[in-house]
Amino acid sequence: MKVLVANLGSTSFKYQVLDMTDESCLAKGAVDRIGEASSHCRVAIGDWSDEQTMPVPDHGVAVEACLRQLTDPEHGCLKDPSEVSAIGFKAVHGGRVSGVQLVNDDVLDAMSEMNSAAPAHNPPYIAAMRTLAEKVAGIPLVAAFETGFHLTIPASRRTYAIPREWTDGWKIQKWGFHGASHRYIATRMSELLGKPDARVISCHLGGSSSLCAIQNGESMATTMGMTPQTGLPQNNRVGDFDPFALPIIMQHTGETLEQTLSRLANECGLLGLSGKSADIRDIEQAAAEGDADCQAALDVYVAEIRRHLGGMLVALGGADAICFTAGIGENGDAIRAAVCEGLSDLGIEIDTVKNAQPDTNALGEATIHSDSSRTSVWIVPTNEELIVARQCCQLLQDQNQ
Ligand SMILES: Nc1ncnc2c1ncn2[C@@H]1O[C@H](COP(=O)(O)OP(=O)(O)O)[C@@H](O)[C@H]1O
Ligand SMILES: CC(=O)OP(=O)(O)O
Ligand SMILES: [Mg+2]
Repeated sequence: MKVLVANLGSTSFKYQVLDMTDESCLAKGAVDRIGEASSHCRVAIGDWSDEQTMPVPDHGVAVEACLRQLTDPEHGCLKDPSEVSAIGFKAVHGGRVSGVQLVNDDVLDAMSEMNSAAPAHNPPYIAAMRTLAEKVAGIPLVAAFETGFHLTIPASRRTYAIPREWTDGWKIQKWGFHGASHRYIATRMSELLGKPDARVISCHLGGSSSLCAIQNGESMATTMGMTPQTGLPQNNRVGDFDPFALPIIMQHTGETLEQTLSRLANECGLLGLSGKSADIRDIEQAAAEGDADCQAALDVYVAEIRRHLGGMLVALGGADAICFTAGIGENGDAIRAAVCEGLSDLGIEIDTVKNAQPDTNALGEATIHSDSSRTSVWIVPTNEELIVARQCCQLLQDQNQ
């Protein structure tokens, strides 16, 4: 059984075709810096691979390119898209709908209801689902919602201090996101540590970033709240913010609430702080060249990660492992070093040489802690597509029973 998984991130489009008889990856593609003048596009199908830099204006163009690559007569791995048994989506916010769902009108409506809560994610997912439903009619489309992994978080850590009727009636609560990634880290770390009840802090640092405290493979706490705008500063989204600052900003700018929210969702986070770029690579380079705003952006990002890391450590009563994943977590050695600096009294100590030049295995995994560190510190590349493919198979199996 083959499954195509589409992962539409805030800065990227990634896809995989997996053969779920042995979970092997038949094709893998990624476009990063989506919407910028030069997007970086990679694809690997069997022994063939290609890499190009060209503009990819939006996720729609990336989805069309993915279908062309997969069915290319020379290099493709599918004669026809109908060879896949399902198309899975790492869907973000379904509000009243969570878990793993067959995409139908009600699921699309539930996602649309959350468009204003997840403006960078839900509209492109809905568009991709509609495009694929049309282009590959007859193949089940499956939405695996990011919020599903966090349904195990105790109520005390999911509930805002607001009137009960807002929580119960309108589901205003901390939903949490990056569920596929944190679930992958939970599963993989339990294998790597040989300890199913391990306490792991998953640090997903990418275009969007969140931390998750994991115990017994389940989410116990996470940093994102009602929407993926919250928690840590994101690429161009604000992170945690005080709603009572809104009227003051609006008074000064003369802008409406809608305009102000749009700025919080598009012009803040790392972009707003640095005034230069939403991409940490550009910010690090500018900071190294003496740009004070870019240095401040890095300092705020790291300080926020450390604030939440403290919260996660307390939520778990200590950690067996801290795991860095996603674009920045996997590649950003300076951020990893800054996050772990001065924490040896808490039993967390990284080895600067291992951190700068990780001795990775075939999956790109490595430990980067020092010999005296009580908590192990890992780099583990996430595999959100594998989790979504597994969830698709499970849903189809359950339906056939
Ligand atoms: N070599 C690198 N060093 C530091 N950061 C990187 C590197 N490669 C990618 N990144 C960061 O990772 C981010 C993308 O992460 P990813 O998890 O793929 O994003 P998305 O949120 O779009 O799914 C980019 O915004 C970039 O800042
Ligand atoms: C919330 C979410 O799916 O984030 P990302 O943009 O990192 O993929
Ligand atoms: Mg992502």
